[in-house]
Amino acid sequence: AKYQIVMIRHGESEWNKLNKFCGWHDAMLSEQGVAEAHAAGKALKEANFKFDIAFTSVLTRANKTLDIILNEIGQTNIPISKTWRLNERHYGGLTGLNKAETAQKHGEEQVKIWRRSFDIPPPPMDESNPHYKEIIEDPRYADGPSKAEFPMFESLKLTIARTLPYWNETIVPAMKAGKKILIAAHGNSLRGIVKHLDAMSDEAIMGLNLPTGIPFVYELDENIKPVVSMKFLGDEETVRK
Ligand SMILES: O=C1c2ccccc2C(=O)c2c1cc(NS(=O)(=O)c1ccccc1O)c(O)c2O
Repeated sequence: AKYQIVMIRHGESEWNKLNKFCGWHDAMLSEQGVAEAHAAGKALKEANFKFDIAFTSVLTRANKTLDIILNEIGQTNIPISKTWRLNERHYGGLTGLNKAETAQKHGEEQVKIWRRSFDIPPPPMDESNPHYKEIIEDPRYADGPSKAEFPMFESLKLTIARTLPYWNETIVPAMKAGKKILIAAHGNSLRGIVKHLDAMSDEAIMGLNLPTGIPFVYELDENIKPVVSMKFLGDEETVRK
C-alpha cells in the first residue's frame, strides 16, 4: 500500500495494575509495562521496521514506551513530537478511584451507564481530587491546552474530538510527505484514530479494547483508506472486550 503507519498503546502502568482510573495523572510504567515495551521494540526490530518520526502524548507511560522501543531498534535520533492531543481520556473526578471506590461513590447503575456511553462524561475533576493541582499546574501543558480549554473531564466523544485534529493536521501531512511514522499513545486516543480510519460506529469502537504494548500496523492507500487494518505484531486475543 502507499502508506504504512505503526501504533502502540503504552505498556501496563502502575495504575492499570491497581485498576484505578488514570487519565491525565502521570503514572509510571509497571515492571511488566517496561517488559512489554522491550518486547514490542524487539518485535519491530525483528520485522526490520524503520521510522523517520514518532508522535506521542505528554504522559510518561507513553513517552517511556516510545523511548524503550526506539532504543531496541537503534533509532534514538529521530524527532519525537509530544502533544496533549494524544493523551489518554481525562476521567475527571474519577481520576485515582478504583473499581470498588467508583461503585461505592456513584453506584453500580451509574457505572453501567458510563461504561456503555459514548458521550456521557464522568463528573468533573475539582480541587477536592488529590490529583487536581499536579495536573493543572504541570508545566508540560505550557503549549496547550490553554487554561480556558483545559479539560476537567472527557467523554470518549470529546477525547476523539480533540485527537482527530492532530491526526488530520499534523500526522497525515507527515505521512503524505513520505515520513515513516510510529505513534505511542493511549487506549482512548488510539481508539479515536482507529475509529476514524475504519469508519467504525460509536458502539463498535467502545467494544474495541487495544492490548497494552503490542504494536499494530495500518496499511493505507493514497486516500488514507485502510488496505490492511490493525495488523498486530504479536497475539491480540485481548483486542475484543
Ligand atoms: O466506570 C467506568 C467508566 C466511568 C466513566 C467513564 C468511562 C468509564 C469506563 O469506560 C469504564 C468504567 C468501568 C469499567 N469497568 S469496571 O466497572 O470494572 C471498573 C471501574 C472502575 C475502575 C476500573 C474498572 O474496570 C470499564 O471497563 C470501563 O470501560
